[in-house]
Amino acid sequence: MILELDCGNSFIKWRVLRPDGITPVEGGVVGSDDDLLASLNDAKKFQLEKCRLVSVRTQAETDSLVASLVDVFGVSVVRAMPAREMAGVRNGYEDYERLGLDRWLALLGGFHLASGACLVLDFGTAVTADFVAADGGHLGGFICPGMPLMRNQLRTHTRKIRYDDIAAERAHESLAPGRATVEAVERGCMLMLRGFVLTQLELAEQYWGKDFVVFLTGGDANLVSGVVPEARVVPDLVFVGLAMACPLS
Ligand SMILES: Nc1ncnc2c1ncn2[C@@H]1O[C@H](COP(=O)(O)OP(=O)(O)O)[C@@H](O)[C@H]1O
Ligand SMILES: CC(C)(COP(=O)(O)O)[C@@H](O)C(=O)NCCC(=O)O
Ligand SMILES: [K+]
Repeated sequence: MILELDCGNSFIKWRVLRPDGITPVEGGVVGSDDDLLASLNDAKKFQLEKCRLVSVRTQAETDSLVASLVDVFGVSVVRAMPAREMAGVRNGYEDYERLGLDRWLALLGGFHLASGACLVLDFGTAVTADFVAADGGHLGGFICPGMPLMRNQLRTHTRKIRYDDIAAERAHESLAPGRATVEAVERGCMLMLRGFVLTQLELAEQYWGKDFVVFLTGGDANLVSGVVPEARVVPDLVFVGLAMACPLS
């Protein structure tokens, strides 16, 4: 079977595909390399043969994970690499190697699924927006802090903003002005996220009118799906691009 990994700054997303490279068998989200190895070990049934992965972590961290995978499962590992051009898409960065590989794969996947202009919004540790024109030209994008970073900056850089996760979740029942700290912070950050999304939509409309597809991906995509009802929520968009960038012969 085939193991696919998307190593983000906070979490590793994994899934196992049948040898056909199409049919997903199982998957999950884990917080560390050890948790990943444990999840996969529990499932020795997988009989892993090949692995493809994308990482936005350091070279050393990624090397260490790859070494463990080879050691424990004996898999052959293919890593996504930066490219100037692939599958009809031209990387828009001045220095193409600097574009986050998760962004690159998500926009490859988005352009493929849209068969035309698209706006890819990824809600992870960071929130990213990327614009791809109908001719495959990547126009570039934007990066800002995601929900966990916004919330944690306020918690760690103020004296009096303190609350627990349960209160945070409850605060999201409405977007009315907060009458308690937790509501004020959680709803304020949520409105920043939504405002960011609406600004990206305006920009895409300036470029392409109504003729583009919006993709939402990343662990927190559901926080904003309500403001873009026309968007396609594709949690595995990075994996779509990963399969394109790393075909396993
Ligand atoms: N099963 C899950 N485990 C962990 N985080 C999750 C899960 N489902 C949704 N999330 C949300 O996803 C966010 C992380 O998104 P993700 O795309 O995995 O980030 P990154 O790629 O930067 O590691 C977290 O802030 C959390 O709110
Ligand atoms: C922007 C990112 C931090 C997003 O990472 P994530 O939130 O998915 O963990 C990552 O794509 C990255 O490290 N990019 C390199 C810088 C750039 O894209 O310009
Ligand atoms: K990501």
